[in-house]
Amino acid sequence: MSSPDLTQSATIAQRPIVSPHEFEPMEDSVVHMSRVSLRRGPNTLLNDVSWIVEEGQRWIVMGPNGAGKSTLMNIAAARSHPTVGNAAVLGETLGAVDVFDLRPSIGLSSTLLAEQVPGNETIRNLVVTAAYGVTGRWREAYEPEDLQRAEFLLKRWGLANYAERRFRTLSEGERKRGLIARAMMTDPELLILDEPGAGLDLAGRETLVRSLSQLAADPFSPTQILVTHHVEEVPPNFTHAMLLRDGDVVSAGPIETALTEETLSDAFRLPLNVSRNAEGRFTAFART
Ligand SMILES: Nc1ncnc2c1ncn2[C@@H]1O[C@H](COP(=O)(O)OP(=O)(O)OP(=O)(O)O)[C@@H](O)[C@H]1O
Repeated sequence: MSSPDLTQSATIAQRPIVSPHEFEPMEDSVVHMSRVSLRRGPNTLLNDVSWIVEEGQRWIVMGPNGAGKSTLMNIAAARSHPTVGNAAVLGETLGAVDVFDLRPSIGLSSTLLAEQVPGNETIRNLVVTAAYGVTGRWREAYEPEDLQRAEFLLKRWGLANYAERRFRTLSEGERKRGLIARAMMTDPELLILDEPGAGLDLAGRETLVRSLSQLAADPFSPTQILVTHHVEEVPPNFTHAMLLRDGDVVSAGPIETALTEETLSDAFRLPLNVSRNAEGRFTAFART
């Protein structure tokens, strides 16, 4: 489906496909994808995606299982390249930049990352090792400022009393908060949280939503992209949304127009009743 909003934002983002060295991302864009497709063998994981994330915006990326959300986040996090099209992050075009220079400016929390954390890593080391972009503390020497920042972030994310606990002994909610603290360690300009609410119980989800809403409201916090399957996990104060289905963009733009009953029903191929309360929280039910 194509809403007027989608047409407008995609048109602004679209440029002729050029070599990475020739691509000129929009000034002050944090993410600029133009006509991005990603293929693996015969499968098209993303199909002609054009998207601009501007500084200070807070985006929700939503869609059913297999829609391409994590694939899109891997490009935005400079972890993979488009097969076709141009993608720039923080003004640097993938293919024309050393991604190892770019990655410290991008905070990423994902299930894939969680799987790479050694089970015996303490939560303090989980956070501080982000300064070197590694998981599993070994012999790296950390500056006192790094250690201080890790302590600050552990406190900020309610983990001050867990600093010496091993990652494997933490609850899912504590792990998720630890991964977000780690993603913030390098004081990134872009924060990407891929399904931070997955596997949380009701109290854990509500605590997380409140923390993410507070972070989103902080004008000094980084530009944010949050991937979720559930409208209940959308924190108030998020400003924009993109819905994906089968690698295609269903809608993208300000959350009021991009995340609606119509666009959600389309993305999930299910007629839905969607409402939003005065506090900005969404609920969705299948129409009976
Ligand atoms: N390396 C690969 N080779 C082939 N297909 C792949 C590969 N990686 C992912 N896919 C497929 O691409 C599609 C999109 O995957 P992706 O993980 O981006 O979806 P998603 O929206 O994040 O899904 P979920 O909500 O289940 O996490 C899926 O159908 C997946 O099976």
